[in-house]
Parts: sequence; structure tokens; C-alpha cells
Amino acid sequence: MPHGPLVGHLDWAKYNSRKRETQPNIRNLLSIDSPGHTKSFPSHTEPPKPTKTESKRKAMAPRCLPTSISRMSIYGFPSRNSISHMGLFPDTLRNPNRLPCWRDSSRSFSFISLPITRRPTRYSFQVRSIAAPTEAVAGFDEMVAETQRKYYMLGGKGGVGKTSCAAALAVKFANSGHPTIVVSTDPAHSLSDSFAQDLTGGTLVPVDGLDSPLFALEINPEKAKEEFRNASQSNGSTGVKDFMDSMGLGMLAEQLGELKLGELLDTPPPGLDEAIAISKVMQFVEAPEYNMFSRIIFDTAPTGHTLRLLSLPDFLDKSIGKIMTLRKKIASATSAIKSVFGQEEARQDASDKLEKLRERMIKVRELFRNTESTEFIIVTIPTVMAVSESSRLHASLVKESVPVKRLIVNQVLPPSASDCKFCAVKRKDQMRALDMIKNDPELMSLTLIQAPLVDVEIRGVPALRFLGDIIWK
Ligand SMILES: Nc1ncnc2c1ncn2[C@@H]1O[C@H](COP(=O)(O)OP(=O)(O)OP(=O)(O)O)[C@@H](O)[C@H]1O
Repeated sequence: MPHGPLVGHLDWAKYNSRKRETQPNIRNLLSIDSPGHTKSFPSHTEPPKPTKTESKRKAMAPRCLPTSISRMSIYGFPSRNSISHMGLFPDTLRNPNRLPCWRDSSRSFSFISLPITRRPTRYSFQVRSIAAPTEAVAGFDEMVAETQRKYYMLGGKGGVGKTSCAAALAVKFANSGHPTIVVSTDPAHSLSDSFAQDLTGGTLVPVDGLDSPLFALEINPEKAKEEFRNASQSNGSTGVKDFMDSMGLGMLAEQLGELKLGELLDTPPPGLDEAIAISKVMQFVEAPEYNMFSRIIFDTAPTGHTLRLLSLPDFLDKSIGKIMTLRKKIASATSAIKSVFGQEEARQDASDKLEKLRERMIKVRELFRNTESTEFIIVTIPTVMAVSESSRLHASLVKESVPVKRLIVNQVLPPSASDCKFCAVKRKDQMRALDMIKNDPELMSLTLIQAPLVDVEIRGVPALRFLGDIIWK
């Protein structure tokens, strides 16, 4: 391999055809130019067609991204040195008159090689951002090594890329030999969009395009809420208050107002749907037929939900405990009357369901706090607001004894030799946010994983696999 500039594009067709490899070498998936580096590369296969999620992504992206990964402007360095880099340089380096912007229709990008040193890594290419002074490797080897079941929960501010990172991690685990389930407990699901496959319906669906076992599940929050309502109601359509009214205990129900039982049962508090979703997942993954799955990944709802969710098991445990005691008292006083009217059975059934729900909530709480089996990964983007929110999220997770080790900073601008004005400002903001992370007492101790902003729609298994290979090293 000559030591000089390499020029090329990611070949999506090649990438797809090599996807069976557990650890593909990205170099092999690139069309690398011949020595001399003057020839253009054969054009790459375009990624999947745009969908409605693309508009969301485009809205977040700078108008003039300095370089683009989909145009696969990856630069790689020959392995004779000790640090191996992959990055992006616009064609400006070859042709200084050409603007390195999306607006420039004649844009193209080059691989540039520099005299560098090589550190032992699994790939001969890595994405390195020049705005990434604190970047660390994700420690995927450690994540994959354990054979017993592990739960990963990815959470953070809305729209930062939780689903993309969770789906990419699931693909990576599955390709590394772990039968995996990825579950979305976010009421606004985007797993289906991410995998470009219909995963709605509330059942486990095998993900297409992989040979390894990967299943996905989008929990239907409405169904979950309905289940809770059914469990909490005494019979058919009546809630606790109606139930007590029907027993001539309406006055007592009024006096118990401060317990907010009716409110709890008839209008489930925010976060409850997610708690039920997780407890539902727990319920089925504990069934012997799911023993084979060694990695369970939760794509959780945005921060607010997560925080409420964390305090919910305790809240529910207490509330349901109170309800149960109350019901038992009412039951002993009225069972004779009720059995005459045939409602005794329904009441007993409701109590059993509540008790089961309570048990499952306790399990969810235990799962959240189990350092052996669980890890919460915070996903953020390099903006001051997102970093501040991540810091608060981390503080709450620590307070609740939820194990957190890693922080993904997603959508970091890739390197550029010359930024447009917009990109220069954006890069400066990102640097400031990355600095904030470095100095934030909550976040500084976490392993920082940087994921570049890519100009490819992260949709479908090949794209997720590509993202996973960049993030999870
Ligand atoms: N590194 C990245 N580069 C470019 N686009 C990205 C990147 N990560 C995510 N995106 C895009 O950003 C959009 C939002 O990502 P995603 O749905 O994963 O975020 P989210 O945090 O799960 O959102 P929500 O909170 O709405 O569920 C998607 O269109 C996705 O393709």
C-alpha cells in the first residue's frame, strides 16, 4: 500500500454484501484509488431513498456540512504508522478553488493521508473528529464479552439520536453473536423508521436483512395504558371512586382524596405507560422461550419521561400498596353483599392484577439498579442545552442508583479543512459543548463516545450497521 492520499467512496453494495462479517474492515468496502491518487472513484451506490424522517434529520443538519460520509469521503491512512485515522476532507485540499459545501454541485472529497502513527485497533479505519479532544473508545469488547444477559437502556433529550444509536447497537450485538431484542418504549416510536420495516403491532418482529437473530418490538402505549386501566378498575368501566360509590362508600372516597387514587387509576400519570411497557417486556423476556436472548436494548422516551419513570416504581409501589390495603378493608366489610350481587369475582380479579402489576414494578426498579446486568447509556448532541439536560439526567440516574458508564455525543461535525461561515459557528458551538462535558462534574467521568453527523439517512440495516461500526468500537 503506497503511503499517500487515497481517494474513494463507500460502496453500499459492497457494504451490504460483506455484512455477514462480524468485524468488517471498512477499507475493504471502499473503492480505493490506484497509486498516484489522481483518478476519481467509481460512483457509489446511493443509500436508501429519503423518507419522512429525512426532513427531521435535514432540519437538524447544517445547510453546508463541511464533509459528508454518505458521499463517503473517508480518509484512511496506511497501516505502517501507529495511529490509524479515518476522516473527511473536502476536495478543496486538492482544488482550493472548489467550495467544500453541499451548495456546490460539483463537490467531491478526497482521502488524505498524513504521516501518523498507528495504535492497535480492530479496524484500519476509524472516524475521528478534529472537534473530539476527549473521545474515547466505546469499550464494545467489554460489552460483548459477557455471555449472561445484559440490558442496555439508551435515553436522552428528544431527537438526539437515541433510536439510531440503540438500533445500531442492536445490529452490532446481533452480528457479534448475541441474540438480541431491541424494544422501543418511547410512545412516539421511530424504530420502524430506523429499521425501514413495520414493527408496530406490539409483538416481537424479526428484523430483516440480518442472518443473526435480532428481534424488534414497539410497545403500544395505548394498549399498555388500557391494560393498566383494566387492572385498576373493579369491573368493566368503573374506577375506584365509582367502585366505592357503588358500595355506598362515596363519602370515604372523598375523604381519601389526598391519596389521589381516582386520579392515579383513571388518569395514569406520565411515564406510567413506559413503566408498564418495560414491565411487560420483563414479563415476556423472563419466559423460558426467550432465554436465548442475551442482549436486550431499550430505546427509551425522552428525558422527562425517563425521570418520571425512575421514580414511578416507588410511587406505584406505595400507591398500589395503599389501594390494596384499602380494597382488602372494603372487601371484608362488603364481601357478603357483593357476592350476592355477583361482583366479588371481578373485584378479586382486579386485586390480583394490581398485585401482579406491583410485583412487576418492583422488578423494573430492581432491573434499573442492577449494576451486574444493566447499563443506562446517555445519548446527547454537542449543544449547550443538550449537555445541560444530560448533566441533570445523569444526576437523577445517580440519585436513583442507576448504573451509567457511557455518554454518546452524537452528530459531531466531521473534520473539515475549510468551513463555511455557518459550519464555523456550529463547530465553535460544538467545541464549547464538548468542553462543557469535559468540565461537567456529572459527565466528566463517563466514557465519551463521539458519533459524527453523517450525510446519510440512518435507515435500514446496512446504514445502522455502518453507524454501529463507527460508534461501537
Ligand atoms: N449521527 C447522525 N448523523 C446524521 N443524522 C442522524 C444521526 N443520528 C441520528 N440522526 C437522524 O436524526 C433523526 C432523529 O434521530 P432518532 O430518531 O434516532 O432520534 P431520537 O432521539 O430517537 O428521537 P425521538 O426523541 O424523537 O425519539 C433521524 O432522522 C436520524 O436519522
